[in-house]
Amino acid sequence: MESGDNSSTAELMSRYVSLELGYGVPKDGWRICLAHEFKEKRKPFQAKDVSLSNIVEHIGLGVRYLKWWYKKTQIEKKAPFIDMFRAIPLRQIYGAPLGGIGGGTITRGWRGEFCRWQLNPGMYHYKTVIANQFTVCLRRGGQTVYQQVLSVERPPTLQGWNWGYCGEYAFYHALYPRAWTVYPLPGQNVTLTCRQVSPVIPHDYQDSSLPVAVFVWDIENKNDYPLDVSIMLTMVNGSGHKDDKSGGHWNEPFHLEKAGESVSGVLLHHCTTVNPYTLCMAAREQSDREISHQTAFSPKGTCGVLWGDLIADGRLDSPTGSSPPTQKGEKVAAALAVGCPVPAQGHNDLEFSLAWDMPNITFGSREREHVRRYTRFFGTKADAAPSLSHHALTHYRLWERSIEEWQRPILQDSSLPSWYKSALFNELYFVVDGGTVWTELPEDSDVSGGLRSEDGGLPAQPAIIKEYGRFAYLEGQEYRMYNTYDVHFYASFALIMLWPKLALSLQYDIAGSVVSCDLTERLHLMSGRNSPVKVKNVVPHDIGDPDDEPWQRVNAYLIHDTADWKDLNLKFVLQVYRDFHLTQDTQYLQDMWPICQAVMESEMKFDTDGDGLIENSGYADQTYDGWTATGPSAYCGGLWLASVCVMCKMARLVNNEAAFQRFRDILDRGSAAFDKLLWNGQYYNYDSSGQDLSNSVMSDQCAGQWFLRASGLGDGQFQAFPKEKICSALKSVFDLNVMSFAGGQMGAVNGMRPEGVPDHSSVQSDEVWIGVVYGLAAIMIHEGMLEEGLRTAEGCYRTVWERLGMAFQTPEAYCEKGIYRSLAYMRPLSIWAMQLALDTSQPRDQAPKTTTTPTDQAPQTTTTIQTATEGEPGQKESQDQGHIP
Ligand SMILES: CC(C)CCC[C@@H](C)[C@H]1CC[C@H]2[C@@H]3CC=C4C[C@@H](O[C@@H]5O[C@H](CO)[C@@H](O)[C@H](O)[C@H]5O)CC[C@]4(C)[C@H]3CC[C@]12C
Repeated sequence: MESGDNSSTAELMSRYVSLELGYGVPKDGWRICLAHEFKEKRKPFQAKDVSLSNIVEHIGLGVRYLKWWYKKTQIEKKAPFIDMFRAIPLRQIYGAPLGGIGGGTITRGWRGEFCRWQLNPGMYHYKTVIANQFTVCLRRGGQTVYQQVLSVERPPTLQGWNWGYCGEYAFYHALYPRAWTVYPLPGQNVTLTCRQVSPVIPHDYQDSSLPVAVFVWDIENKNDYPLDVSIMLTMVNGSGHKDDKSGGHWNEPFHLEKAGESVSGVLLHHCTTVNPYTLCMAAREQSDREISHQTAFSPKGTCGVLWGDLIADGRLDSPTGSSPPTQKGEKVAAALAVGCPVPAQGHNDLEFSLAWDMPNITFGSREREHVRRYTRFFGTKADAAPSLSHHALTHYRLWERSIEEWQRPILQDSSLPSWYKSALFNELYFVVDGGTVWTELPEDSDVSGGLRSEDGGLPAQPAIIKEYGRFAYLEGQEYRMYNTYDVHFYASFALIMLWPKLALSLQYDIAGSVVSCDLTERLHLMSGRNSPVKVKNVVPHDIGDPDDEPWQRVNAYLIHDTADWKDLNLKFVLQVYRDFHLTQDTQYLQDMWPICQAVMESEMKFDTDGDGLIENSGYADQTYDGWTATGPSAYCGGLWLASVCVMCKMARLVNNEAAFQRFRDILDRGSAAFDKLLWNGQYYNYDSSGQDLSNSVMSDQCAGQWFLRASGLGDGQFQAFPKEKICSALKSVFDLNVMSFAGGQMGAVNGMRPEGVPDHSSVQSDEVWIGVVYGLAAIMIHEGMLEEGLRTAEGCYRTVWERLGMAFQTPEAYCEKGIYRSLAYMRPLSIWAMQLALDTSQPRDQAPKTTTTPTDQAPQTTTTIQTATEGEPGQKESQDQGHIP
C-alpha cells in the first residue's frame, strides 16, 4: 500500500512557485496552490440529461412536480425542498467551514473568501462577501514597506485596496477541522501561515457546539532586520444577503477581562426581524500585541480611508463608541487590526477569533422558538459574543491538542495511504456544514409520540436528548430534509464513532416519530396518489424541512409514499444494534427493542408469499428512489436478512426466547429463499423479477453483511450470508463495477451489466454514489479485501477532491462523464465505516484506536474501540452474550 502518496496533489500544486512549506502544516491533507484551476467543469444533473425511455417513465412525475413547484415558489413564496430547476451551479472554490456543530456555519473558500453562509438553520446562502478579508502590513523602522490584501481577487469595488496577491506563491492545506494557508510574501523574505481552527472535537459535547473559529497567523521573518507586522481583518455586518441593507444594523467595540485574560474587538449587531445575531471579531490582549479597530466603515466605493489609516502606522484609529444604526439600503462593515514586532530571523504570531451568536432560532414556519445547544454554556440573551470570543481565544490550544491526539494514530499509521487520511478527516466537514442544528429539547416537548414509557413506550423526554440535546443535519445542502434516514444509515458511522450521544439522540427522535402519525392526506408525486403523510409504526423518511417546522412535521419528502419503502424500517433495526454494540448502552437497547419489534412487524407485510423474505413492490421503494426493484432483491433482501439476524441477537440480549425462535425461523427460511431466488453462482442478482436487467450487478448488494460486520456479527451463530458467497459477490463488484468502469479510476458504478457495461436502465443505476462506494470499501475491508477496498474508495476521493474541484461539497452522485447530482451531501460521511472496518479487522496490537468507548460518559479526545467479532470471544463479546435485565 502506498504511503504519503501525493501524485495528484502534485497536479493541484503544479503552479506553486515557492519552496516555502509554512509553519506547522501537516504532511497529510488536501493541498492546493491558490493559482490552481480545475480543467474539468461539470454540470448539475438536469431533466435534459434523462434518456428518452426515462422521460417516458417519469412524465407523470415531471408534470406533477412542475405543478407542485409552481405552487410552492410562486404562490407560497417558499423554497422547494429539492429544486430541480435551480440546481446550484458548481463553484470549485470551497474550503473548510468555520464553527462548531449546530450553531450555524460560515464556509471559507480555499482562496480565503468568505463564501457560503448557513446562519439561518439549514438554509444556505452562497455569496462571496468581497470586503471580508485579511490584509497584511509590514513596517520597517517606522515606515510601511508593504501592505497587501491576502486575496488573489481583483474586484471592481474597493479599488483603494491593494488586491491581486499572486496565487502562484501561496497554497491552502485542509485537514478538517483545521486548515492552513501559507503566504510567502513576494520580495519580502516573510512567510505568513494562517491556521484556521474550529472546535470540532470528538466526544466533546460542549466546546464542539460553539459558533466560533480562531485564526492564528504565524509570521516568519527571514530578514536580518526586525519588522513590525499587523494583520487586519475586515468583516461586513451580514452575509451578502439582501438583509444586510435592511437597516438598523450597528456595531460597537468591546473589551472583556475574565480570569486574568482580556480580549477586545468589535461586535457587529445584525438586527433582522427573524433570527437576529451578533457577529464578533476579537483578539487576545498580550503585552507586545497592539489591537486597534475601526468600528464602522462603508464597504463600498474605494474604501481608501481605511486603507490609508492602516498604512500610516500599522494600526486603526476609530471614533469611540458605537456606530449609529444603518439606514435602509446602507451596509456597514468593521475592521480589527493586531500588530506585533517580529525579530530578525524570528517568528511571532497573531490570533483572531470570529464568533456569531444567534442563540434563539426559528425555522421557516416561525411557529416555535428553539434554543441552540451552546446556550447551555453561554446563555440565551444574545449577549454572549464577547465571552464566546474570550473562550475561543483562551481555549483553542486545548482544542488543537485534542484534535491532534485524536488524529495522530491515523496520520501516523504508515500502512494507510495519504489520500485516505485526507478523505477521512475532510469529509467530516458535513457533520458541521450539513445545515446542522443542535438544539436543546424544549421543556414542554414530548418525543414519545404520546405513548408513555409506563405504557411500554418511549420516555417523553429521553435522558440522552435532555442531556445532550437534539441533532439534525440535512440530506444535502441541495436536498433540504433533516436526518433523511435511508441516507443517514450510511453517514451514521461518523456520528456513532465520534459523537455517539448525538447518534443515540437522533435515534430517539426517529423512534418517537415511528410511534407517531400524521394522517393528513397529500399527493405523492411519483405515483400521483394521495396517502397520509406519516403512518404509525414505520420509520419516517426524514424529520422535516428547515423551511417548515422540523421534528413537528416530518416527511418533507413527497416524491414517494415512503410508508411502503422496504429499507427504512430495516435500517433502523440495524442501526440500533450496531449502536448498542459500539456503545454498550443497555438503556438504549431496552428503549429501542419495542420499536424494533414494531417496525419489523410492519415490515412483515412485505413478505407476501410467506417464504421468510420480503419483496420489493415494482417501484423504486428504497434509497435508490429512481431505480425500480421487483420481488426479492439483493439490496432490500440482504438488509432484511441482516435485520432478522440482529433481531435474533437482540432477542437473546433482552431474554425474549419466543422472539428469538420466531426470528431464527424466519432467518433460516429467508436465507434459503434469498439463496434460491437471487444467487447466480457469482453474485446476488439485482432483483428476482426475471426481467432483462434483473441480473445487473449492484455495488451495494452486500449492505446487510456490512452492518453485520460493523456490529461484530456475521459469523457463527449470528450469520445471514455464507462467507464464500459474500466474497464472490464482492469480487464480482470489484471486477465489474469498479475495474470495468471508467478505467477503474472513479469508484464503483451503482449498477453494472455482467458483460461490463453500466446499467443505463434507470436514472440512478449508471451513477456512482460516493457514500455507497465508501460503504462498499468498508465491507471489502471487513472481508479481508483491503487492497480492493482502498482502490475502490480512492477512485471517488481523487475524482471529487482532485479532479472535479468538489472539495467540501462532495455530491451524492456523479456519472462517468459530464454531470453530478446534489452537491454537499450526507452519504459520503460513510467513509468513517472504513475506519471502523480498519480498526476492527487489523491485528489488535497494530490497530489504530480511534473511535468510541463503550460508555463515553465524559468528554474525551482519544478513544479506543472495544469490539469483538462473533466467534472470537473477548471481553466485549462476553458482555454482549449477557442478558439485559
Ligand atoms: C418529463 C421530464 C422531461 C423528465 C423528467 C424526469 C425527472 C422528473 C426525473 C428524472 C430523474 C429523477 C430524479 C432522480 C433522483 C432524485 C433524488 C430524490 O431524493 C433523494 O434521493 C436520494 C437518492 O439520491 C434518496 O436516497 C433520498 O431518500 C431522497 O430523498 C428526489 C427525486 C429525484 C430528484 C428524482 C426526481 C425526478 C427526476 C428528476
